[in-house]
Amino acid sequence: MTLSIQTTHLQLRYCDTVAVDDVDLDLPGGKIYGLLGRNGAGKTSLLATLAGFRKPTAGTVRIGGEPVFENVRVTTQICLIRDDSGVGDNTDPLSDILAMARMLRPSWDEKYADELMDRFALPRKKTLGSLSRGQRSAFGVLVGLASRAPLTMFDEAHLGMDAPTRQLFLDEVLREYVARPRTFILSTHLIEEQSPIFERVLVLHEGRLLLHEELDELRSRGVSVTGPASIVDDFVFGLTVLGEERLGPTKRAMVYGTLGEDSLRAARAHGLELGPVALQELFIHLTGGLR
Ligand SMILES: Nc1ncnc2c1ncn2[C@@H]1O[C@H](COP(=O)(O)OP(=O)(O)OP(=O)(O)O)[C@@H](O)[C@H]1O
Repeated sequence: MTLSIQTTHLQLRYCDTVAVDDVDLDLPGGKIYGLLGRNGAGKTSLLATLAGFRKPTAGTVRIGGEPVFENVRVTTQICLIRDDSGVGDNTDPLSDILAMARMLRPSWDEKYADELMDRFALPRKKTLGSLSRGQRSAFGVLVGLASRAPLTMFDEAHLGMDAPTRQLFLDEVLREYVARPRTFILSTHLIEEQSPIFERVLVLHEGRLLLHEELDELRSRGVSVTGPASIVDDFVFGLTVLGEERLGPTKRAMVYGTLGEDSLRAARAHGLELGPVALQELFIHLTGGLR
């Protein structure tokens, strides 16, 4: 089972701060969404309203067609994991937290939770508070995965995890998604590492939805040009250059925008190599560049 997400003119305000501002979303269920945005862009606030943790100041949220705030029928179908918080008390052994999750979550899969305990090498008898930072995050991720919630959201849930554990996390999300499609949203700053599993990308900027695109569509907004430095310089003159790398006489320039037929022909004629740009470069450019 998957859940769709619709918001109209969604706003979340904390006193003077508008954290989410006039956001309209229409997200079909059964996809993996990446949620990107700079620090303070409103990602956590948006996810909290989608999960029904916070009441919108204005506008509406519908999950699977139903309002979410104080609607237990819907909130039990949603799992939001924010690093390690919210999965249990620090003094509780992991086994007790798992027993509680089994009671509270209708689609909880105990066998899968057990498998993940082993896969993430988590100690059942230890308390949540006695785990290392990365282990606590891994346990949060385990709860999100084993919840099998039709809408599962991870808000920077990888914080503190080492590289192999983060890879395990992404592999598991993908494996789950393929075996039992559900709606996943992953909020992250690890753009290059996590984007390979995204189907669509949402970018929030200063509370507003800057873009919502298929990953491939977003990638096609830029092109890298590689070749002898002086030829690359001539070729990119007048174009929006996102970044450059130089290795000896060779230069690689990342350009924003698509190249027309004439430019493509010219690049081929000069022996320049064209390729994709890093999503991170596009993200930096689209969210205002380095400041
Ligand atoms: N509880 C709160 N009270 C007041 N302001 C808040 C609160 N939580 C967040 N904010 C503000 O709302 C804005 C959005 O914060 P939010 O945590 O949603 O951003 P974020 O995109 O998740 O950031 P980060 O990437 O740094 O985690 C920020 O300006 C932040 O200072």
